[in-house]
Amino acid sequence: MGKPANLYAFKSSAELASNLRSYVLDAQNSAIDRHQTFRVAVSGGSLPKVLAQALLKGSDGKVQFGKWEIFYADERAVPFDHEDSNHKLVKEELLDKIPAELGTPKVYPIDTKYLDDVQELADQYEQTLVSVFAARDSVRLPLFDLLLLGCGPDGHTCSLFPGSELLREAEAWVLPISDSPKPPPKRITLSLPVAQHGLKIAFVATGEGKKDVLRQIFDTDEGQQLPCGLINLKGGDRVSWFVDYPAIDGVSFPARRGSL
Ligand SMILES: O=C(O)[C@H](O)[C@@H](O)[C@H](O)[C@H](O)COP(=O)(O)O
Repeated sequence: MGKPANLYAFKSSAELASNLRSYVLDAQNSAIDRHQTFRVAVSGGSLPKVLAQALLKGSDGKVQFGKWEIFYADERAVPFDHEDSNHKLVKEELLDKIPAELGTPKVYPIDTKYLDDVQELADQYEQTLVSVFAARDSVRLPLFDLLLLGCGPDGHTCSLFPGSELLREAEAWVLPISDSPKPPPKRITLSLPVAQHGLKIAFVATGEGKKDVLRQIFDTDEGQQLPCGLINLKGGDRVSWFVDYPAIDGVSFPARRGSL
């Protein structure tokens, strides 16, 4: 079984949020020391709300949003005013609430000109990554300072679903999907190699609905084949899980409880 290096479990969402804050601040500070900027990819689902809870309050160190570059780990092929848009969600939960004194992040949403053609939408987003992370011929993969990911009850993450042929893609950085099992069907997603490559990778998974999949990922060999399991296995020590008690009910892999 693959050993996840860092599994942290908390009894309340407030406790989870304040520990996630310390973790993100550490990642932020070392990224800024290294290259004066902090490149983060975020997912949709329940994550943006938790992230807002973590980042908008707290007094331990400073969130330097002015140095942040925010990308989407996956995005749905819908306009920004559509309720399924991850950008809309992140904007409403987090970006619009950042106090001016913390600075303004540079955000890289999809180009909605290409909504009718998901391949083109993915290619254009890949070009956005190329323009930020250097040309494809000079870096094999873009290196995010931090990937902030969710974990679906079926073990999907980003828009990489169990059994999908997209999991075998080795070249592309960003992939189109037209038949997502979770609606809406049309999306783009970071590829598995890009998601596995993050300098730091954090999964946030809360609630009883996650306990079966977390038990598979942490306690069974089969769970290592799920998209979250594949990232967990390859990422090793670079991966941290932030979960609550209901989500690890029945997991035998030891979690550190209460703090980082
Ligand atoms: O756009 C998406 O659909 C998300 O990025 C997706 O990958 C999400 O992170 C998981 O489905 C977990 O979602 P929950 O945290 O809401 O369960």
